[in-house]
Amino acid sequence: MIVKPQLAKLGLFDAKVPRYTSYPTAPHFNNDVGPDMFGDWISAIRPGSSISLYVHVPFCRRLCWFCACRTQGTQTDNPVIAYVDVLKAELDLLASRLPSGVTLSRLHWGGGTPTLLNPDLMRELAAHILGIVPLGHNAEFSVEIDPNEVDAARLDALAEAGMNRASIGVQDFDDEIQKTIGRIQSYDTTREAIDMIRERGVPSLNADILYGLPHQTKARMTESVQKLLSLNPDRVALYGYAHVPWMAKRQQLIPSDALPTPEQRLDLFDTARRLFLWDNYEEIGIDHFATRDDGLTHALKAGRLKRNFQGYTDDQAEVLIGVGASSISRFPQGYAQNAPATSAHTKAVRDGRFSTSRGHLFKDQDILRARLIEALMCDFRIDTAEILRDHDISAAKLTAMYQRANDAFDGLLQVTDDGLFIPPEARALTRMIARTFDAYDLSKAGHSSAI
Ligand SMILES: C=Cc1c2[nH]c(c1C)Cc1[nH]c(c(CCC(=O)O)c1C)Cc1[nH]c(c(C)c1CCC(=O)O)Cc1[nH]c(c(C)c1C=C)C2
Ligand SMILES: C[C@H]1O[C@@H](n2cnc3c(N)ncnc32)[C@H](O)[C@@H]1O
Ligand code: MET
Ligand code: SF4
Repeated sequence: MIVKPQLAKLGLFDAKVPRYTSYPTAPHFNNDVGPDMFGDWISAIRPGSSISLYVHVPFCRRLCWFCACRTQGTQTDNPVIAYVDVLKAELDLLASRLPSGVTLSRLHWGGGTPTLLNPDLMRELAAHILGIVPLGHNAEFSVEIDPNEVDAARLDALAEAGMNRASIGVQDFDDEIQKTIGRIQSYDTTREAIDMIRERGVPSLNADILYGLPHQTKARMTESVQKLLSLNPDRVALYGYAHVPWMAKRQQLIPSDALPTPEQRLDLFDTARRLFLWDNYEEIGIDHFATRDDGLTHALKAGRLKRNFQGYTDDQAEVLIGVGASSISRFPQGYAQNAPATSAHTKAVRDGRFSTSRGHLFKDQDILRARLIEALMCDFRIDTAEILRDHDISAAKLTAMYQRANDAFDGLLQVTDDGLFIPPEARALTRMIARTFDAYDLSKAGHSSAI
């Protein structure tokens, strides 16, 4: 049994570590990758293969204070209409380089708030995307939905366009917490949005909630999770609130003295986790829960669970293209990120260029280390046979890497002939353990709390 003093000694309550939605992580991207290289990577996609597409909509009607996403507030439709035009032009640029016969395994609209598009804009955007890359067999089309910023007409448009997974932002149901994080959203508003989504035959629903919010207590967490469970989501993302006011300026409105300590964050996570497990959800990686028949659960059991910029996924496509300001693409050759500012992104696309402003070209052991970290984040284990099959490394060198990780954690991990295993009681340390396989200097990246 591992107890808090031991976790404290191992540094869990002081550490700042990445969430490893990519490796190397975004703060390590550099200028090695630009629009020409991005275009070449698109051209190199295998004809007839299946890829994923992420569409970023960096606008919201309200700007929640806790939010660290790249988005800007707007009360009018003008910037949104202009932005959809830019997305269409960017998609045309893609079309000019994309090999023939490529289809989508996943289409995700995220943000920001994609549901602030009016129904006509939604239809226009969906038609434009699918005219260039159609959805493949069994494809998933998911959309991030703000329950406060959606209605019947917009949900009709999304359902008609083929949305088959909705992802709603909940964060927390407690009134005082909602006031402190600048996001008011009643239970009824959330429930009505979910009812409307389900009435339209959308088969799968994800909800995002947060632990580690100001004024959150175990009792309040319990109540929020129970309210969420009453809505029967198929999947839940239980993210740790990342308080990074130096990066996300609007978080300066959140009083840091109302934040739980790292020790309390661990308790809050554990409180929510127990409720999901009690209600028969499966635990997926470090921060997701899913019903027994959800795709993530099947992927976990089959060893096919993957990690990408949206968190966990069962998508097997090796290429993910991100369109829109700040979006990141992943290729077998490396990562490419679009210009973060909408203005710079718009200018590049209007000039007929991709806006790629930085990225990372895979070299040396990057792909090996990316897989070791992904395996830990998804499966809490590294399977030596799989690594030796897919990567150029000897069993001895790999075991030495495991051993170094185990030494750094007082022998809490299990190293066997089969691989490295993080036992259940040490799983709070997973991001820190993953970091021991990260070869980049993390000291200047400004990451959030390890728990
Ligand atoms: C959809 C919302 C979010 C996305 N990532 C985060 C949220 C809330 C959280 C997040 N991402 C980063 C940090 C800070 C460092 C850390 O704790 O690891 C936080 C709190 C790092 C980060 N992720 C992306 C980038 C470019 C960075 C570096 C910092 C920066 O430039 O802001 C990529 C990225 N993450 C998300 C999106 C939509 C995205 C790029 C399009 C989701
Ligand atoms: C897309 C999802 O990202 C999560 N999200 C937004 N901001 C933060 C933050 N600072 N820390 C953790 N998660 C965050 C929300 O849960 C949202 O629904
Ligand atoms: N903007 C939506 C919401 O807050 C989707 C999640 S946050 C990117 O509900
Ligand atoms: S949480 Fe959603 S609605 Fe709120 S600011 Fe962030 S992206 Fe916008």
